[in-house]
Amino acid sequence: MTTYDIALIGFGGVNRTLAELIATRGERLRSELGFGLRIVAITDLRLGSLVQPEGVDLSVALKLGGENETFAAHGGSADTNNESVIRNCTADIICEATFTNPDDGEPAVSHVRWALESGKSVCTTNKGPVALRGAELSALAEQNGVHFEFEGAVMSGTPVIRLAKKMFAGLKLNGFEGILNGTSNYVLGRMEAGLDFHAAIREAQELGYAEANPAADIEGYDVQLKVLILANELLDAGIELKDVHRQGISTVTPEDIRKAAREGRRWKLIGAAGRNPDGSVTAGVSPVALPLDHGLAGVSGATNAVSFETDLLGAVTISGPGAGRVETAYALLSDIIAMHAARTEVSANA
Ligand SMILES: NC(=O)C1=CN([C@@H]2O[C@H](COP(=O)(O)OP(=O)(O)OC[C@H]3O[C@@H](n4cnc5c(N)ncnc54)[C@H](O)[C@@H]3O)[C@@H](O)[C@H]2O)C=CC1
Ligand SMILES: N[C@@H](CC=O)C(=O)O
Repeated sequence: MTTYDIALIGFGGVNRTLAELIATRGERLRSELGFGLRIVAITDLRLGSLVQPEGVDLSVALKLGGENETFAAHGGSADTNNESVIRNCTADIICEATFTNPDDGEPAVSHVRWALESGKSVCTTNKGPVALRGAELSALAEQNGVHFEFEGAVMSGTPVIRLAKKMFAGLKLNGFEGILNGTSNYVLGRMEAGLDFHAAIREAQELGYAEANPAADIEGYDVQLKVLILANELLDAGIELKDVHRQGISTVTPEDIRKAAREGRRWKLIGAAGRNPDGSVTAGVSPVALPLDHGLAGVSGATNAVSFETDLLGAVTISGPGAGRVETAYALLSDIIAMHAARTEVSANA
């Protein structure tokens, strides 16, 4: 039976949860999916790096995280050594889950590039490399005969990108609109329930929904990246970040929320893209006070939903978790499952 060796780049909420899933469900995955997973390297800004080709002892690694604790005391190093670990470790697959940088995607773009150049497949939940360098990195993966998967970059573990690519084949997609950020949707809901804006953000942070800098959620940068990913991956829009107009929810006041409620409306942060008659695509993110009978008005908490406008089916809506450690770790697992399925198909056809 195949065992995939995995390196985790970033050992925060998402990759730690993936490690826990591998530790607790490894045997079940092996029997149900026909492959095993073994973690052979971990790097993290705070913990440093640990490379153990025979398999990292997860019972030790998962306990680390106290102040000043690093891998140096456990056979590793206090430095991340990302380039050397990524290029030289024995992993087949690199799971990249470091901070999303909405400006240029770095250093995650380099992490992905080093992995693909050294013949390793990559799965990532990091929106930066996918939104800002997706086409280039996908081409690099193809050149090197490896995979670049990123289902978790949009709507965490809820299948959207692969599902739409496979199941909408034969349909023409004319656009989409959706709630694509769990934190801002959670915050708007908590404010509607009377909670203070900053207290609501703190709750979203504690629940593992928010970005390292929650301004990315609140000011719409996160949705801007997700709209860019969906527009380029699914509408073949060929647009750049500057083409996606961005406005977040920081301008929505408690009075705006109360007024909307009196008028039978509810504020939502909406990301959307639509094809114009000349084939070009217009895209943006902004807060909108939706009427309560709108399909997206009832989407609450960290749940996300995206409604695709298709030529033959009309609107098709996908809804599910948009954030959360377990939900996003599952996205990485689903990427690995997709890579295994592709590999199995290739060997069956050989
Ligand atoms: N938490 C969620 O619900 C979702 C998160 N994502 C994305 O997944 C990624 C990870 O998210 P979380 O685990 O929640 O974040 P987190 O902040 O809990 O963990 C990120 C980890 O990466 C480490 N890190 C940062 N820069 C690094 C570097 N250069 N080298 C090595 N390690 C580095 C940090 O020390 C931290 O431990 C982010 O890009 C986020 O945008 C995507 C979908 C949902
Ligand atoms: N911070 C993001 C996490 C997923 O991308 C969100 O709240 O949606």
